[in-house]
Amino acid sequence: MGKTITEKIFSMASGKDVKSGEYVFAKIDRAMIHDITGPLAVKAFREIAGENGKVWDSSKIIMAFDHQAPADSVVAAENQKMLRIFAGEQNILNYDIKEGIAHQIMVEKGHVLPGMLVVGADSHTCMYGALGAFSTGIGSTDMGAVFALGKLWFKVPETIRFEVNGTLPHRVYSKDIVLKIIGMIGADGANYKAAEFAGTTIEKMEMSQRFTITNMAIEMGAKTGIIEPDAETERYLRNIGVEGKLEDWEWLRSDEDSDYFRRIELDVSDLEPQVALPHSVDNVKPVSEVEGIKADQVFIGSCTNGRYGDLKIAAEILEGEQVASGTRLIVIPASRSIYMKALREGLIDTFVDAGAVVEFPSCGPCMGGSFGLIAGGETSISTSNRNFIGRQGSPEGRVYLVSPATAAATAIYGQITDPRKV
Ligand SMILES: CC(C)[C@H](C(=O)O)[C@@H](O)C(=O)O
Ligand code: SF4
Repeated sequence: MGKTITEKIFSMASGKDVKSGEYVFAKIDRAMIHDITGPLAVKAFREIAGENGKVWDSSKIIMAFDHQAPADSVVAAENQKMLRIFAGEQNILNYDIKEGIAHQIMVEKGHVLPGMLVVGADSHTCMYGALGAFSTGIGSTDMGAVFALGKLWFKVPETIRFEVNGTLPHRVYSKDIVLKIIGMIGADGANYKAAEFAGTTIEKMEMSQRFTITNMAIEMGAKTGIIEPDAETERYLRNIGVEGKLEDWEWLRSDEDSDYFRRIELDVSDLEPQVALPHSVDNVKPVSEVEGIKADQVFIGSCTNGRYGDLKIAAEILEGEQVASGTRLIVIPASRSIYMKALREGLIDTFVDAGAVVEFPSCGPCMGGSFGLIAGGETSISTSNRNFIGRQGSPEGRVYLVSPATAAATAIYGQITDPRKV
């Protein structure tokens, strides 16, 4: 019986031949913390290693402030101050407030390579699996242990393989695919599994769109989203400046005769744009069934859909148009480099001309922890990944999850709109 890419990565990281279901003590290649989970991780680390303890390998830890950044309260400012001091003492790379969302930084600054085992103190760490790594979110206490030891216990997950085939119709994107899948299998449909995405649609998809799919693996309970590395992976890594010979990277793929927990096929040739309705990510309907719902606020951004390709799709629809009166549009590039490219290419002009508010790279309203909150009775049509009660502000608010194209079309008409019609 062959091995999945997940089993192969855990075999490498634990130094022994392992199969799904086995417990391993595995070496960690990279660890990420941000402004919300970092303080607790540092506290846990100090409890384990003592006040003067040193982290196992400072070159493998990455820090960034994105959730409440720049600091929006004195508490946030104090936490960030403490983290800055910790990073300085331990010689940890801290991107601070200036580079944007930690997840985007991890994948655009070359911190994640195929075959790595990566952990982050944030649930959407599963996104980096699009680069052929095994990457997963862990709690702050576990992160404290990783800082001390560079290792962590795992149960090697079984794999569900999603075979996605067919050519996506006009204005239907990877966000619509992942929403469709979550709607099909449910918010707990892939609990503790590796969600492996393959098939001709994924093969033809560029990395920016792939990240959207693996980002949302956690929304079906998966331990990670993962895509076998291919020519697009190499193109992407070269493009962001990753050097080195291909043969030196761990270019792992699942064997044909792998022992999958389940295989699920999806043909996307006739897929409609999808919408996740309040208040759960698996409450998914095609846009045609929810058109006309009023949009008080539209948010285009987040680690799910704040990349350049997403902004470009939205800008093409918003070009020369105006945001409907009675609707607010907030656009947030996921990182500084995306922001600068969007500035250079005129996308920011398009958004501001249309009446959007463009904010600095950060999580923004995604989690309702910082700015851009919605009031009771208001609706947010959002390109992010969660629509739980109170997620973007008032518990009486309602959040609908959509693609950047659906969000842009919605902003123009002030109500949920099928982007194929504009
Ligand atoms: C704050 C953090 C712990 C949280 C997560 O882990 O995902 C946040 O990023 C989110 O999207 O809900
Ligand atoms: S953008 Fe949203 S989902 Fe992503 S890390 Fe920030 S709060 Fe979490």
